[in-house]
Amino acid sequence: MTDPEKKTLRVALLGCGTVGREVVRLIESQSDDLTARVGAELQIAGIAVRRGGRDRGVDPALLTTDAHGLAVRDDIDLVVEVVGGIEPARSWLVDALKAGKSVVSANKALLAEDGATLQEAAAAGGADLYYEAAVAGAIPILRPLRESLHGDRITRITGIVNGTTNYILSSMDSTGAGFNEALDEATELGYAEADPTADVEGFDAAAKAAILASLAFHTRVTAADVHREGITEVTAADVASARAMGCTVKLLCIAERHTDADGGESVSVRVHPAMLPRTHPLASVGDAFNAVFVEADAAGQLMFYGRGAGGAPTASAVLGDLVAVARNRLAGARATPESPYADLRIRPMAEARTRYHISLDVSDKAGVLAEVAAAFARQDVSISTVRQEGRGDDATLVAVTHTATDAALAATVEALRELPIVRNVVSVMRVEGGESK
Ligand SMILES: NC(=O)C1=CN([C@@H]2O[C@H](COP(=O)(O)OP(=O)(O)OC[C@H]3O[C@@H](n4cnc5c(N)ncnc54)[C@H](O)[C@@H]3O)[C@@H](O)[C@H]2O)C=CC1
Ligand SMILES: N[C@@H](CC=O)C(=O)O
Ligand code: NA
Repeated sequence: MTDPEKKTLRVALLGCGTVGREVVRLIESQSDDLTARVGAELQIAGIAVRRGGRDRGVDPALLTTDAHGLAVRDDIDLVVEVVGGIEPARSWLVDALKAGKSVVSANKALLAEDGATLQEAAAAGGADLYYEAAVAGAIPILRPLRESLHGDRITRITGIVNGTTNYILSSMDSTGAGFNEALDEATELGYAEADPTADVEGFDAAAKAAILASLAFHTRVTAADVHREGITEVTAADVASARAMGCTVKLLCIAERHTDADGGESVSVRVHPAMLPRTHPLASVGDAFNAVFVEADAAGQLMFYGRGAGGAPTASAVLGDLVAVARNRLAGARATPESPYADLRIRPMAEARTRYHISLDVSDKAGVLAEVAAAFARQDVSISTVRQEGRGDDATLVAVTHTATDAALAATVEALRELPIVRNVVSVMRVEGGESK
């Protein structure tokens, strides 16, 4: 355990990729300032890598391929994990926490899948577990939820929390870039996950949504509780159609608190692409930037904005946490543990209330509009606007609904697919913002 007289805290760094390298750079380049802020020197005592032999611009004497051995070593006070994935990261961190080492992690996949196990290990070892970098990179959002907003009642969080997909959608919108070209650029810039499927299929955003909802609503939400759809099916036509309606397409995470019919409370958490009016505060969030829009009873609306991906921005959040856990360690203190006391029911997606934008390729016959309108009416879904694009056999009918349950909207789309006059359901996308639920 830490010697109270010791003026050096020894840090084990697990992982030396995009984020890890920047963590090393910041610790080394700001060494004097960090020492002054913490009250002790932060010294990197070892760096775990998957394979040795490569020049990473760090002292080769610090490198080891035994991450577990390093994380639990007696001389280590603090562990920074920037490797990612569930195992073996979970085993390393559980053992390090149980051994009393405070942990800073950027690993949203692990925290969303099994944060509870890490929290239990932290409690058992009397150690801290901080993970500000795991959600929205450099943006301070977890600490505000855990501390600043603890006296308020949060009702809804709407966020753009994945930099890679925001980069892709923004490029498709502004320059007309293709999906694959934009994804390659995002990967080159260090935004994408090791397997970018996690980004484009929405897994990364879903993990972040689970973490945000857990903290905001004082309950336990895991990645499996989040309804998830990615952006791989968003087409240039969807983006153009959104533009024609004064909207833009964003991958949104939406976490809401609901009052149920029996007076109890529940939460819904979803991640999916959606059309958003260009006047909405999140619509102007471009490039790889992230933003999280928080609505709370007393505070009203709050917006957190900044760089959500990339080595240096993410390392900034890691360093902030490292300073915090180092100070706690010197003070012999521990952050107040999270308490998921509310234990709220998770609402299924079918009960969520949304609007839909539906684009139909229809036969050019009299009465088409009436048949389409009847299909909506049968499910009790009311149409807000309908317009025709093109003429004759090339005609496309575009309908935007009022708010209805997702189940009713999905049933409407199924019914439309069955209609002989509908040749093809060209696109279906939710519309968010601009209409009360
Ligand atoms: N890149 C970004 O913008 C952000 C990344 N994160 C998270 O930070 C973590 C790291 O991300 P990146 O640095 O981008 O990934 P990366 O893929 O660039 O780096 C991960 C490093 O871990 C190493 N590694 C893998 N298995 C290992 C093992 N068994 N022992 C030791 N090292 C091992 C890899 O060789 C690689 O160098 C992930 O959890 C990621 O989700 C969080 C926020 C933003
Ligand atoms: N791959 C992630 C990195 C940060 O969390 C993203 O694109 O946002
Ligand atoms: Na953050």
